[in-house]
Amino acid sequence: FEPITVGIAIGAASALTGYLSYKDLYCRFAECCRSERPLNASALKQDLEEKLFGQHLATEVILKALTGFKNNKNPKKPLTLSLHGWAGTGKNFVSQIVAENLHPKGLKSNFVHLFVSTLHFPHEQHIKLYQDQLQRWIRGNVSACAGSVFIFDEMDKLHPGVIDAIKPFLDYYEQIDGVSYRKAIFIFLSNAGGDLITKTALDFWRAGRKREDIQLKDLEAVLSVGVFNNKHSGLWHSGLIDRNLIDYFIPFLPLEYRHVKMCVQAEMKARGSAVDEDVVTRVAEEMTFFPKDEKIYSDKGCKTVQSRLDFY
Ligand SMILES: Nc1ncnc2c1ncn2[C@@H]1O[C@H](COP(=O)(O)OP(=O)(O)OP(=O)(O)O)[C@@H](O)[C@H]1O
Repeated sequence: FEPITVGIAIGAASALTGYLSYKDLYCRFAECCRSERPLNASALKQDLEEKLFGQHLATEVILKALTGFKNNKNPKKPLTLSLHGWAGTGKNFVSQIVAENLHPKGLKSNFVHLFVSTLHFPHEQHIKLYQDQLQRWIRGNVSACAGSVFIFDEMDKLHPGVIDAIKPFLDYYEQIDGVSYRKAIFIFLSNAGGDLITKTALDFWRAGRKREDIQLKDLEAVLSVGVFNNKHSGLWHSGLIDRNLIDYFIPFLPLEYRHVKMCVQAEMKARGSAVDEDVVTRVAEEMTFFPKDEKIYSDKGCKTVQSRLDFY
C-alpha cells in the first residue's frame, strides 16, 4: 500500500469513529431518536406483568403487537392500537409504560405526543383548524423521528371529523410528500365499548367462570362493531375501522376489589412507605362498586386511589 492511501484510510476511520463516539456522547446528554433500536421485549413483559393489574388480555395483545411491529424491519403501515374500557382501568397507565419502553423519557420524550380531546380540540367550530394543525404536527414530528408515538386520549369526546385528518398517515402508503409514516405508533384511548366489555366480564362472573378465561375472541368482534356503531367513539364512520386501519382493539376489563387493593399497595410502595394492610383495606372499601346487587367492579377503577391515600 502506498502511504497516501493508508493515511486517507486511517483519517477516514478515525473521523468515522470520532463521529460515532461524538454521536454516542451527544446522545448521553441530549435525547436522540433511535427508531431502529430493538425493543427489549422481556423488559416490556416484566413491566406489564408486574405493574398492570387484572388486564391479562391487554398485557398479551400489547406485548404481541409491539414485539411483532418492532421486529419487522419493513412494516407496511404504522402500528395503530385502540384501547377501550371503563374509567381508571389502566389505559393511560399502559400508554405510559409503552412510551417508556420505546423512548426512555416516556411521556416527557420529544418523540412521544399526547393529545387530549377536551384540551387540544375543544371547539366544534374549529375542526378544520385542528385538522390542519394535527397534520402539520404529525408530519413535522415523523420527519424528525420515524418512530414517533402519538397518543390520543378521550377519543370518545373527539368531534367526529378531527381524526379523519390523520387517516392518510395510518394507511399503507410508502411515503406521503417524502415522509414515511410506517414506523410511527398511534394509540387511541377511549371509554367507548366499556359497557360491552363489562357486560361480557359480568356474564363470565355470573356463569362462575374465571376472569382469566375471557379470551380476545369473546370481545374483539363485539368491540369492533360496538365502537363502529357508537356515535361517541371518535372512530365513528371515520373509515379507520372499515378500512382496517386499526391493527388491534384492546379491551380493558373492569377492576375488582382485589385489583383496587393491589393498586393501593403499589401506590404505597411507590411513595416509599411500608404497606399497611389495614390502610389498604380501608382505602379499597371507600371505593364504590357495581352492579348494585353484586358489587363486583370498581366504578372508577383505580383512578381515585392515589388521592384517597393522601388522607392516611
Ligand atoms: N390495571 C391497573 N393496574 C395498575 N394500576 C392501575 C390500573 N388501572 C389504573 N391504575 C392506576 O390508576 C391510575 C389511573 O388510571 P388510568 O389513568 O390509566 O385510567 P384510564 O383507563 O386511562 O382512565 P380514563 O378512561 O378515565 O382516562 C393509573 O395512573 C394507575 O396508577
